[in-house]
Formats: sequence, structure tokens, C-alpha cells
Amino acid sequence: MSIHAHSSRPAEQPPQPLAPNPALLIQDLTKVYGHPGPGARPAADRVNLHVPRGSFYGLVGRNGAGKTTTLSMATGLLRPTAGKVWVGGGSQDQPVDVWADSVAAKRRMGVLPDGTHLFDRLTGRQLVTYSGLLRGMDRELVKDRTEDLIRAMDLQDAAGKQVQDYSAGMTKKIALAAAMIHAPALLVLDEPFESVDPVSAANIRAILHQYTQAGGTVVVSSHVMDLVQRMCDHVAVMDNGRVLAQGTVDEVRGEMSLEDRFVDLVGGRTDAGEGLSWLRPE
Ligand SMILES: Nc1ncnc2c1ncn2[C@@H]1O[C@H](COP(=O)(O)OP(=O)(O)OP(=O)(O)O)[C@@H](O)[C@H]1O
Repeated sequence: MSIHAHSSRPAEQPPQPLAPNPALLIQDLTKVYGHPGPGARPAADRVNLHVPRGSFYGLVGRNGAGKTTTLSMATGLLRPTAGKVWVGGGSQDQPVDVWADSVAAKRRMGVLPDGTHLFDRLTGRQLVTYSGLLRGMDRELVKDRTEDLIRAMDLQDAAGKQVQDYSAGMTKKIALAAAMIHAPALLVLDEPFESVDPVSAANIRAILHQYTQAGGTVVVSSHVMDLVQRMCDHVAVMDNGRVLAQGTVDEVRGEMSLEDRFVDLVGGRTDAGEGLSWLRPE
């Protein structure tokens, strides 16, 4: 496990990884929204992450900790102020610099962004199909995989409906299907279980576990420590734009539950409720 791991090295070659051929390597990634200058507080502050191939990696932190900012930069959606990101591929592939070669990098990734903006006038089936066709996949293969994914997400009855008429959880599931159609090496999922019912969440977890067992890598952001402790094998804790700890879940939590360790690291609030003495029924 590394704690308070902030380093600054020249950012040209991928740094020497802790294990060979990582799925995702993030080096000194920094984002300052608006005008960088004195007093500007970075939303992500020299973030270094090493995501091993085949891992199920949780990124946890409070609201506003910088998880979405970090994952958006790591997946080529948000330009970093500073820092580098490399994405691995198959076991024999060299890591690709996400911002220098974004086409090759994006081919290796499936992404479920935060607050997904989808082409919601399309039906669910069309959305997944176009996601495959846009990636240059064979039409017959796309057709077969689309039906497999719709079945796996239990969306058969809704597949012919426009996505704008889906519930929040159904939208999450169809966006996840669209992210998986090209069988990428790495899935980066921002809050994948938010609004998803427990049965669907269990199905999705099973699909993702099967995928990591086949050599895929999953990175998920979440606030739900219990879920991350049960589901993930690796975890990084972020607060105020910084990584406070990272490693295997057992290394990071030690003898504690992940939730207790998290509160220990980020510092719990004990004054919650103060100033709300008026909050009682008349
Ligand atoms: N587009 C933006 N412009 C300016 N500030 C932003 C923008 N997006 C995020 N921020 C700020 O950056 C910080 C980190 O936000 P971010 O969304 O990355 O956190 P998060 O850990 O994903 O939070 P949550 O769990 O609530 O989704 C916050 O202080 C937020 O207000």
C-alpha cells in the first residue's frame, strides 16, 4: 500500500510500474478548473494511481473529492492541467498515452461517465448497436452482442423504447451495455450502481467479475464502502483532490472495515446537526 504518494518525475516515458503491464497508470494528474493561478485549488492534485491488469479497482471518496475529475481525465474526456495517463491492452500490448494517442487508447476502454449524456431519442437497442458500429465492428457481431447484452441487463422489454423514457437505473444499464459492446481491455465506470435496483446490481456485479476473471480490468468510483469492500480487490481513497491511500483492499483497510478506515483517513465530522436545533416537528 502507498500512503500520501505524491511524486513528481519527468512525464515522458511511463514510470516503472509496480507490476508488469498495468491496465491503467496515472502519473501526477492534476486539474485546476478555471484559471490556474495563485490560490486556485486543484480538483485533482498530482494523482498517481497504478491499476493492475485483471483487478477490480474501487476509487472512493466523499462528494467533491475529485473522483469524477480524475476518471474523466484518465479516459480522455477532460483535458488535464498537468500529468500523464497510460492505458494497457492485452498481455502483449505496450501501454498507450491516453492524451497523445487518444484513438488507440479509447479503443481499449469502455467508459460509463458520470451523468451520462446519451443520444436518448434512440431506442436502447439502437444505442448499443450504434456504439458497436461507431467502433467499426462487424454488423452481425454487433447484432449478436447487442441482444446478449440486452438480455444480461434484463432490458428485453424496454429495448424497443426510446432511452429518454427509461428510468435512471435502466439508463445506467443501457449505457453500461454500450460501454461493453467492443469487449475492451479496461472498463471505467463512474458510480455504476447508483439508482440501480439490487437484483440488477447483483447481475452487473456478476458480469463484471466474469469479465475480470477473463483478464479484463474494472475501475469503479463509489461512495458505498461496504460495496467496494465486498466487490473490489484494490482500492484508492481520495480526498480534497489527493490520493490518501491505495493498494489491495486488505492492505488499505488493515484490521478495520473499509468504512472505518475511510473515516479514519479523511477525518469524520462530529458536529453534524449543530445549528439545526430548529429541525423538529412543531
Ligand atoms: N466543471 C467544473 N467546473 C468547476 N469546478 C468543478 C467542475 N467539476 C467539478 N468541479 C469541482 O471539482 C471538485 C471535484 O469534483 P468531482 O466531481 O471530481 O468530485 P467527485 O469525487 O466525483 O464527487 P461526487 O462523489 O459528488 O460525484 C469539486 O470541488 C467540484 O466542485
